[in-house]
Amino acid sequence: MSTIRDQAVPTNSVVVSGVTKLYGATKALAGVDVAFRRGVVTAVVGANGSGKTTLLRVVSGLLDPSSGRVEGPTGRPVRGLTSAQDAGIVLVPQEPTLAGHLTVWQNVSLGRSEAARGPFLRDRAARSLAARHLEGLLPAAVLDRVTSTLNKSSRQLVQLAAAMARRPVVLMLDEPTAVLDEDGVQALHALIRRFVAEGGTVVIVSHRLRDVLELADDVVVLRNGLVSHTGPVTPQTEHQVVRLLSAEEREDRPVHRPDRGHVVLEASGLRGWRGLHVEHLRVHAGEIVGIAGQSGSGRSRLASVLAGAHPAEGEVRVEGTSFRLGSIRSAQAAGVAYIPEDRQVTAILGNQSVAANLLVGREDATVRRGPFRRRAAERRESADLIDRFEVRPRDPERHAALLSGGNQQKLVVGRALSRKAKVIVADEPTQGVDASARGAIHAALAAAAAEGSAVVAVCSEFEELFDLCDRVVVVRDGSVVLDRPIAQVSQDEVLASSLGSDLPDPNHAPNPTEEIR
Ligand SMILES: Nc1ncnc2c1ncn2[C@@H]1O[C@H](COP(=O)(O)OP(=O)(O)OP(=O)(O)O)[C@@H](O)[C@H]1O
Repeated sequence: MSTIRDQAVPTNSVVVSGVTKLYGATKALAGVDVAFRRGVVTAVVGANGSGKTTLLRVVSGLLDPSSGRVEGPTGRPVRGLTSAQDAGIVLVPQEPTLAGHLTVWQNVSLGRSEAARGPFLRDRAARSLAARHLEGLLPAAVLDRVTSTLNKSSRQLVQLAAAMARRPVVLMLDEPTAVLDEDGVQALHALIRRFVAEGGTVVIVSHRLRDVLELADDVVVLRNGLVSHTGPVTPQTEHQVVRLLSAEEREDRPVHRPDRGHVVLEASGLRGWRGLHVEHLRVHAGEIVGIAGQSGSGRSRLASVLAGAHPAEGEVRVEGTSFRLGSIRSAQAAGVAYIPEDRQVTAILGNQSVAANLLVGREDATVRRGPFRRRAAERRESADLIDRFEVRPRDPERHAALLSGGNQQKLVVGRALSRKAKVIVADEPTQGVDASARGAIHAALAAAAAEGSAVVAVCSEFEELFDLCDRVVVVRDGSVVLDRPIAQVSQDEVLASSLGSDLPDPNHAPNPTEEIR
């Protein structure tokens, strides 16, 4: 395959003409005309379900369009995986597709001819190839780790390294920052800048304003499978994008919650895997506590123990009654609802309907009378949740696996928040959802707190932490290193304590030596 510099020089690297994609009656793409320029970053933005992932899949040859045409950097048509690969178009998908049982170095160098002899990897060559591509993204110590033992953020960076090992000409990134922490975002942004400076083409789908403002030269706005705007990012378009990607203040969001009430959730003496060590944590009724920390700090580990999803030593009590650690059932029975980080693996029942996903496990009087299911009430309840959490399309019978990523996230959140739980543990509750739904999810969490729930939310984004939470708990090396009301702490202080530095360092660079969870 040719390298970026070998390519001829037309400005447009990829040209998409009249592309439609139909799934039965659903028109995911309804006639898209767009061009991605060489040497620039194009951000593709739009609401959940507007067709962004479908467009990336068509351009990268994973999906055939129903009609229309894609031309790659050499001017040749792209249709199917082989022609996309030949054109140097590489996709980093929304959900990592790595082989979990293989090591990181095996995953990065898999399929690279320079690291193989016939079908077999040449271990030393493969390891050094992987090390080269991981540099600046993750510490070298992860090379030999079994990939499934890494957290989602680290797996995303491994996926990126694997994409770079394929020497792309066009790099297509589907929401790469949705699960990355600050270091990961900075490392990714640096990599993208280097890549386009060398003439590469980057297309990035994102719901994060920061990705567009800090990275993109061009922006494409998709709406219902059509391009509603395309062009360079100018002060005027920037204004539109800010409106599109910022959650507006919502009328349904309770602004003032009552003073915090009694202690609802109390954890003590927690000792868990990979050094989790939390002596004491209390969350009160009406409180939203944000857990912050670097990737690998233990923030998600702590959340999963509090939700009963992982065993640990110690005790977690809900209104004075302890539940069995490591038993989600026992935690649920005690009144805990959990929104896990990894919706694909642990939360979505892909081959069941949207309604079934929303109502699974519900036994309360809204949907049951004694041993009987109240079918009409179930229908009403699922329709209400679909509206409240803006699940699209509004079809309770659709298979959950067929929803876009952001809409699947809304299902998981809607399910957890419909349970009137005493405690809500939410790990990155708004990952991958659009601005409007982000506002709806924040409003629903605030409403639950206002009604007396204790809420714990893992937030890797500062914007979410400071928008949503009343108190911040920073975790580092498995322990709580800062616990303070949000009104009494600055972003710099949170960053400094998560990094373990005394003073905030304004020039903080990604630190690839940190331990990965
Ligand atoms: N395999 C499929 N079968 C049926 N419908 C599908 C399938 N994949 C996607 N769709 C539908 O196509 C539309 C576009 O989905 P797509 O995943 O491209 O949206 P998106 O803009 O990437 O959303 P998100 O921001 O949530 O990731 C949605 O209505 C979705 O439900």
